Formats: sequence, C-alpha cells, structure tokens
Amino acid sequence: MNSAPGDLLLETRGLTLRFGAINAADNIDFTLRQGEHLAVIGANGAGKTTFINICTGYIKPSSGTVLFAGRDITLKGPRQIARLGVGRSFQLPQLFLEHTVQECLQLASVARDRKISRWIPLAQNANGTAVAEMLELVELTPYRNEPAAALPEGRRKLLDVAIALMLEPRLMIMDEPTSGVASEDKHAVMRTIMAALRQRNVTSWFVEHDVDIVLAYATRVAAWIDGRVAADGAPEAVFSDPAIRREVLGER
Ligand SMILES: Nc1ncnc2c1ncn2[C@@H]1O[C@H](COP(=O)(O)OP(=O)(O)OP(=O)(O)O)[C@@H](O)[C@H]1O
Repeated sequence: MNSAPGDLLLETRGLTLRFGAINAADNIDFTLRQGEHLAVIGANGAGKTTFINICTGYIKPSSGTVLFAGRDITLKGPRQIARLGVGRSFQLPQLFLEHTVQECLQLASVARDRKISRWIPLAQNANGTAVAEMLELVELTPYRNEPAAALPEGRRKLLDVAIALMLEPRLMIMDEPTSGVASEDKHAVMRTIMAALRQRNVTSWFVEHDVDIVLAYATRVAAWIDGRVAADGAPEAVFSDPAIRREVLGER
C-alpha cells in the first residue's frame, strides 16, 4: 500500500466504553499520522491501556469506530488487526519464556508466514535472514542462544518489540516500554527501539510515565485524563500547560 509521511494512519471517532460508573473511554476522537512518534501520558486509571485494548481488538467499545489506514477495524479481533499492520508490545512482555531469543523470533517468523508445522524443525521453516537481521536491529545477536526467561527486563522489552516487528507492522503500539527497566538502562532500551522503528519506517505510539523519555523520543504528546484526551500537541507545549502539570504530573 502506498503511503507517505503525514498520511492519516489511525483514527477513532466517538470511541466510548464505560465500566459501571467509570468512563474508561469518553467519546474519543483521535488521529495518528504516518511518521509520528506519539507518547501517551496520564495518571493511573486514566484509560490509556483501555484505549490501546480497543484499538488492537482486545476489547470492544460500546460505541464509536476505529479506522486503520482507512479501514474500519472496530469489530476485528487482535490477530486480524495485527495482520493488517498494527503491532503491539505489552507492559509485561509476552514472550515464549522457555525458548531462546532466536527461537522466539523464529516462531514469530513462521507465524507470519503461516508455516507453523509439527513436523518440520522451526529453524528450517523460519526465515533465517529475517531473524538474523532482527537480532542485529534490536542488538540481541549476542543473546540469541539465551532462554528468554534469563534476559534482564530491558532486553525482554527489546525482544517483545522485535517479535511484533517480525510481522512488519506499519504502526507499533507499546504499553510502557521502559517500565520495570533499571533507570540507568531506560534510555539505551528506548534508543534501540526507536532506531529500529525509524529504520523500518514504523509509526509509533507509546505509553510512558517518565517525562525525560517522552521529551527525548516523542514527536507528539497526548495527555489522558478520565478517559478523555485532555491535551494533544508538541511535547514542550503539552508539558508547559499548568493543568496537565497538575493533573498528570501531580505538581501542586
Ligand atoms: N476490565 C475492566 N473492568 C472494570 N474496570 C476496568 C477494566 N479495565 C479497566 N478498568 C477501569 O477503567 C479505568 C481505566 O483503566 P486503564 O487500565 O485503561 O487505565 P490506564 O491509564 O492504562 O492506567 P495505568 O497507568 O495504571 O495502566 C480504570 O478506572 C480501571 O480501573
């Protein structure tokens, strides 16, 4: 599909979901354009993950629509949405823990190519070149024979992103890519992730609580309050808004 930086990639119209008395998504109109790297900020319970879950098919809204590349994906399931080009990484990485790093990527490769087989060895069915390139891209080549379970948290996050990237998404949604990562490693992990995304021309949207990380890697920031987008724009503009500093960053 032909597309250019600035083209509309994802759009929600009137997206709404209530959990009892809680407005987890309150009539959200939102757009994301090709080439953007959006950070979503907001206090705990503001609805950031709910919005991701709706846009990736894990839960259905009570009303409203989600369009991806102009196509209505509101009622599609997570696998269909992933195949259409929306990758996702999780707050707690979803890895095949007993497998090695390389095997995790081989599994992603055979899943992508629909070549899962009980009879043919994984390494034979996987695209070895794509796996080797991905290991290099996320700087995990030296760890390729380690079990995923043995990786420190930062490298687990990289592997989680790499598995999603094997599906060649156009958009990568990451829920707190640096949470649980040692503070001295956060920038290195984020630098590697963002360099990989840029190299593959993948637009991104990530939830992040660390202001330094947001300022260093986001081209745009959206602040969530009570299931609504309370501010949306250039990082410096959003962070200089006193209401956002108070409500989202907890400043007095
Ligand atoms: N399955 C559910 N059932 C009932 N309430 C839910 C459910 N999922 C989320 N909520 C509520 O919806 C609101 C939004 O939750 P959500 O997890 O989306 O917030 P969040 O901004 O991602 O928070 P955090 O930063 O803690 O991850 C919260 O009040 C939460 O308790």
